[in-house]
Amino acid sequence: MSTLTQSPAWKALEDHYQAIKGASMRDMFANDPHRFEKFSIESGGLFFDFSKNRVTEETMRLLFELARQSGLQERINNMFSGEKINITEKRAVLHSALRNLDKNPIMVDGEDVMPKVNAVKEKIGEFSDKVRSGEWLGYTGKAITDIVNIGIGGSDLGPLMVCQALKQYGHARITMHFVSTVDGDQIVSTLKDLNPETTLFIVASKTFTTQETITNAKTARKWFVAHSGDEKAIAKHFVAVSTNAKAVAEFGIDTENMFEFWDWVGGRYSLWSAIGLPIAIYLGKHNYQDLLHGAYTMDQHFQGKPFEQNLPVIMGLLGVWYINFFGAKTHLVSPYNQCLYRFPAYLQQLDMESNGKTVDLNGNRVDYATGPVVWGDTGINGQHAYYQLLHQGSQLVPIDFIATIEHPEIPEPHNTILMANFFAQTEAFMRGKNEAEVRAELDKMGISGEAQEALVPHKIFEGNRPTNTILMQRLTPRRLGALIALYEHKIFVQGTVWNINSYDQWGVELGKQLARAIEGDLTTPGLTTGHDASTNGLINYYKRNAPR
Ligand SMILES: O=P(O)(O)OC[C@H]1O[C@H](O)[C@H](O)[C@@H](O)[C@@H]1O
Repeated sequence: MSTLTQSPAWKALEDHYQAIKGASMRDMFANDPHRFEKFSIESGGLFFDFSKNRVTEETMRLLFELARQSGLQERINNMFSGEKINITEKRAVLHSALRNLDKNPIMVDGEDVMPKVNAVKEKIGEFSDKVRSGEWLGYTGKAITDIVNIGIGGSDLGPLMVCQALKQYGHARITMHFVSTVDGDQIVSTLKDLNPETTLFIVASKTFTTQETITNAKTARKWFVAHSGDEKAIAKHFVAVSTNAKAVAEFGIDTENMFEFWDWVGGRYSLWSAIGLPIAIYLGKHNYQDLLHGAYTMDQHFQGKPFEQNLPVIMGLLGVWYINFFGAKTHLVSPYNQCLYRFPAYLQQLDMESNGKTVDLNGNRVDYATGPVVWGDTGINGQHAYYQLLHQGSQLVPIDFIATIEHPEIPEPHNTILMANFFAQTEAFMRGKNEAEVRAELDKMGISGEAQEALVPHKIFEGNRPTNTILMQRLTPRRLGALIALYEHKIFVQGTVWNINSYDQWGVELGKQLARAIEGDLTTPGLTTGHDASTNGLINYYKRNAPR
């Protein structure tokens, strides 16, 4: 038994869960006219309503107690002050330093990191100005029209998601492309439509050893040299973003054209670093700065607000409540804004790579559930696909509903219909439809007797399904920055309660290791015998049938 599950706060929550697990949110709303005001807060331009959750004031009190017992405030302070809280990699976790707008120093190994953070930011600003203004010229003297970001995981998902989310701020002349997979289809189809004279490649890799990225970058370089006929022209068309200057130089990119970041920036937390270069070029340095500003505002809120008014703390604890006490296995993110359609994919890496762990900070296997499976798509599309399961299926799936009030340049009635659905769904999940309501509806439709009896059980909605609602005025760089930082800190809160290291990712290594060995098998003629029967059989089937 772990100290967490034996702790007084945990035990109190277990007892409390038994007492309220059957309680209905409908009744909670009926019994408390102030429930909405009590369970909603606003920060960083984000309005957060958590009243449609299966919680009472007592639940929240016990959850805050759990956070206190976990030493959350101290852990927050440790992270922001540069302590090496990523203990397995012996690294600080300082994505917050990248958006630190205070003038205060942040020390890592006795060195203030802020001067070098600011110097790189400056360099990003200058470079993005040059590309945007047309001053940065390709090898035939033409301005850049297309940017190809080559990167994967954290070196892809963040910039991709932000550029799509804020595309209305994008530069008119510049088209963004993102290439991540080693499946050559993506790089080949991207290059097919590009003009090498006006294309800039950003090779983005924290380690600069990631096989997918290096393979794609080599293919891009080959394509570029084949067209330009001049190796020297590479300097005008390839830049790198990395922590590994040596590997960048070895690849053939001048380190003058390299934008640096540091090992205390986790890959999935890196869009605030030079990994955000495509964002700065596409949106301009002021909008990029605004994105950082939004995140900074959330950082301030997270560090300074009491838990009772602290948005990431509340959001994280609600997740713990469902995962550890209700047994929820997944968490759905449902944005009602097409621009946010890659936000769930971005959050998948952020959350699942952070909290998909079963060993605690002391090296012991945990005896409680940790990070959920995070999934999602835009809410409207989800309604017509998987919401059936959410409304009437056997699993409890907590959902985050996210929407913006204004959608500039979208003609009515689009927004009204979108928002009506947004509000209707959270209402439906909470209220459900009981038997009496179903019968009354069928009576009205003239369906009675046996026909009614046959239909009633199928048309009942149990309801009582929890949702959070996040509303913002408009999807601006500041609001998006705050939203991303909100989720980053939510994940931190949960990792703290679960006493796991949210900042390493050893789980991605085994597959990479085995792939390197299998690469050798695939290129060696003859039968492969070194694996289990299934893996051998599959490899040999592939070898028999692969075109030579
Ligand atoms: O930026 P890179 O070093 O190329 O890494 C890209 C990605 O690959 C790894 O496998 C990790 O799981 C991710 O956390 C990382 O973001």
